[in-house]
Amino acid sequence: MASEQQLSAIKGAKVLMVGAGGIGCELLKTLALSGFQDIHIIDMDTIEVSNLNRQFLFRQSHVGQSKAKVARDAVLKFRPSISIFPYHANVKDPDFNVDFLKQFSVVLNGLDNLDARRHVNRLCLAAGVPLVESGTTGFLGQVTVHVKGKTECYECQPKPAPKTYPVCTITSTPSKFVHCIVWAKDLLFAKLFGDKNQENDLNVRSSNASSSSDNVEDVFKCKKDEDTEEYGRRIFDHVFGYNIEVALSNEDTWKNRIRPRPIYIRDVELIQQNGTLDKTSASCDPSSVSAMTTLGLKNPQDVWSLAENSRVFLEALKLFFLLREKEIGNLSFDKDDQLAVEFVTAAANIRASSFEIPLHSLFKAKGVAGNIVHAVATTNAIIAGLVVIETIKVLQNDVKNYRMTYCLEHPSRKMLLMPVEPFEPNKLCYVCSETPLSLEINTNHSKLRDFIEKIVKAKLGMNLPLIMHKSTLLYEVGDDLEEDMVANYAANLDKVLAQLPSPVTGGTILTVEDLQQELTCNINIKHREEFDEVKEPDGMILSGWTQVLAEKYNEASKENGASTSNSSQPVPVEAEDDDEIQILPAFSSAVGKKRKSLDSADSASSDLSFVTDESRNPRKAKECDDSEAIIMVDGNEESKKKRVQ
Ligand SMILES: Nc1ncnc2c1ncn2[C@@H]1O[C@H](COP(=O)(O)OP(=O)(O)OP(=O)(O)O)[C@@H](O)[C@H]1O
Ligand SMILES: [Zn+2]
Repeated sequence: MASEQQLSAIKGAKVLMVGAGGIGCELLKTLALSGFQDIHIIDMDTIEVSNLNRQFLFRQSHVGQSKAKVARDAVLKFRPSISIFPYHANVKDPDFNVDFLKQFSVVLNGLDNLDARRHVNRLCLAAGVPLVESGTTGFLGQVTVHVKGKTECYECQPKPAPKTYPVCTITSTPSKFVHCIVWAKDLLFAKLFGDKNQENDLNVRSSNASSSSDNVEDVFKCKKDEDTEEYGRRIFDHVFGYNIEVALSNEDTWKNRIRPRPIYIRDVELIQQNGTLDKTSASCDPSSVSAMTTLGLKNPQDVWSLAENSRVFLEALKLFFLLREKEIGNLSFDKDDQLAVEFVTAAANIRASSFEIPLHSLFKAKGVAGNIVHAVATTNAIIAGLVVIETIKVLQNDVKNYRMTYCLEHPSRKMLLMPVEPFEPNKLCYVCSETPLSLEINTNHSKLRDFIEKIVKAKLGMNLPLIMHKSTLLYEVGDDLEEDMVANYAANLDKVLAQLPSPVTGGTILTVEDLQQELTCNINIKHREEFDEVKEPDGMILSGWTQVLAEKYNEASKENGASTSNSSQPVPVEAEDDDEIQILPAFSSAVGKKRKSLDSADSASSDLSFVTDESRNPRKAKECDDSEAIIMVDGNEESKKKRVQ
């Protein structure tokens, strides 16, 4: 029961919730039942069938409608007198600027990606509004409190980059099922059904035109008068047969590896289907088209044989061309798109079969492709409850009682919920402490465009960047720019740094600013001639605050006698981005002694290696491994030459 004081803080609060998904639904309900009366919700999504098992404010009839609006309506049914204002929008929209945020007492995040979280963190810092951040992954979860100047911000501890795979592993030498999934999803699916202009590492030459670069024929194009069945077989033979033969011709690659087996459609025993596509399926909703249904494959947990995978591959490809033709050219893989999942599962399994990698069921493949750690409704409920508890403390400015709380899968010291004291702000954080960063880059080779894409957007998470050297503006975006400025900036994008109107060379300090996030950052440029293409594929290295963290980590580990081995494992939190699982470092181990465990049963130890010990839980460790972010990085030139798929 809330005290009088708490009730008055609750009643006077104006709360912004970002995200009305798994955590968000629970949170909105708990806020309403706890007495909150003025709640705004931003969510950009519409409701999907797959949300219904845990996002209990939604019903089948709501599928396709705005999450924020339906969540509002559902809660108003049992708390009609409170005010809930929904926005069906992306929190990164310019409307949600710092001034917009200033009207709120506190912001509560129930998001599922790093990008949006970083953006909200910056808005909150600029607006001076406290942020309660939360995330769950399966049985694990955490709630953290971020108050400017009092506790660390969401970005005080750099998040490790998502797991990447060298392109050559994906295109030429896969050794794990996840490599086959990445190939099927990011290369083959993208090539066949996505934007044709996108760069793609799949070789586009046909066998007939293999040696003549002038006569490159796009084998992935459906020829005039070619029926989809024929087309599918041709693609099959090209990617699983011909390309593997070409790969095999490079003997060096296979000296220490198992040689893959080319698979042609004629080698696969295909059971003829009778009338796979009838009129009923042709007239049904394209989004519910399924190769499994037309082929009579019922159980998504079954591991299909090579022949079954081949049938699903051909059938799914055919269904895309016959029933979803309009979408072709614009599709990107979506784990909620049944036909896409079927296609990717089948393609990954056929490739796995070539490389003697164990095959997997559609259920498992979907998990790997969509980086799914299956959500647990109870974890979301617990975390939402903890968010409300921290929110009430924030509203009362009860700083000394703020806690960041981890929800564990297995009791540690008889506890499933681990509250720990929050950190102070990291003085070296470029987001909340404005510490300058350093960038090693070849200023004679790297273009401004690369710098913006790889550093300013990808690493610094800026949305609408402005780049300045001394008093010269080198780049900015905005609707109100003069035409000649737009042309100047466009021209600058293709110039190497040293040839910009105000040349950027070793020793230059560049100022990078995001006007929406109200964040400014200075970057010391260090010219470097060469980069290792495998280890440093971006051709530029950003350092400063990340390095400091690594040093701190080592120091703290030594002081605590903590091992840096797997025994002190990170806490996996929220599935970041639709395509990424981020594994955060154990906050505790990064700063060792500073953060105290509040576990009364055993408070002697300040080493928080208890947080998660994955070695005790092989199933979970494996799930996380399978769900690693799947992003490719370019390999070296040598491997590029050998690339054949
Ligand atoms: N930039 C953003 N702006 C607004 N809402 C966002 C943004 N990014 C993510 N969200 C919302 O955050 C919510 C996160 O909820 P949750 O983690 O349960 O994901 P989900 O998409 O509902 O479910 P799942 O990914 O498991 O299918 C989603 O409803 C999503 O729309
Ligand atoms: Zn910070």
